[in-house]
Amino acid sequence: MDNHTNHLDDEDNGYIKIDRYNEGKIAAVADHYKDILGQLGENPEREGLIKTPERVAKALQYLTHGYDVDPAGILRSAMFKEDYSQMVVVKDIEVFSMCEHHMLPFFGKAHVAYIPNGHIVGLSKIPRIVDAFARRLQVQERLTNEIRDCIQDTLMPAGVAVVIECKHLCMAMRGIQKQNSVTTTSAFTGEFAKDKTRAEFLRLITANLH
Ligand SMILES: Nc1nc2c(ncn2[C@@H]2O[C@H](COP(=O)(O)OP(=O)(O)OP(=O)(O)O)[C@@H](O)[C@H]2O)c(=O)[nH]1
Ligand SMILES: [Zn+2]
Repeated sequence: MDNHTNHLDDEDNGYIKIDRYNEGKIAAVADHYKDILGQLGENPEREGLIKTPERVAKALQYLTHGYDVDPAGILRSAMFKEDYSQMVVVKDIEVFSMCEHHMLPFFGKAHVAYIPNGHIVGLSKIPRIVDAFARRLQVQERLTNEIRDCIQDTLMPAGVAVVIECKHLCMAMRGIQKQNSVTTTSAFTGEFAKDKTRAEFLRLITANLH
């Protein structure tokens, strides 16, 4: 990592390969944004906007830093042998992503469960992989499947369940302009194909247990 590169995360666990947050790339993206401001009819030289292209470039790099994170590596960094075979559910994980069609935010919650098959994973790693895939240009369906596949292929549990509920700003502040619609997507493997197991997961994520 060269000294033009800033950390996006306060930790470097080996699975984050950050080479996007550097000054050369920021400057190139900022140049385009200066042009865009002019095209929008603004004066990019006025005081309030002078640093805006650089700010936008940095914000975009942050919002897409998931490309530099290795989600399977995150899981592999904290897998532990454990004789626990009940469902593990991490619910209400905040999601912030950007739709790949309009590059506008979509945001909401992810609920993730797995049934261990000899190994458990450090709990914080589940929201970390949600972030790793969310901080990219996405559609909600692919985000849901990528989280499921990563857990299934890396941890090899008896089953994985992912439900994501999000509001899409491209449907709220433009286009069809529906302020309150929420999109729900889901993806399941293994044991979660069984109605009873899936129902138990859905009960746990909707129950107010705490
Ligand atoms: N399936 C899916 N669609 C998405 C997601 N995010 C945004 N979209 C949709 O992507 C579609 C792109 O459709 P287009 O017709 O090419 O774009 P558009 O003319 O801007 O569409 P409108 O939003 O209907 O005005 C829209 O229907 C969006 O609602 C997502 O995560 N999943
Ligand atoms: Zn969109």
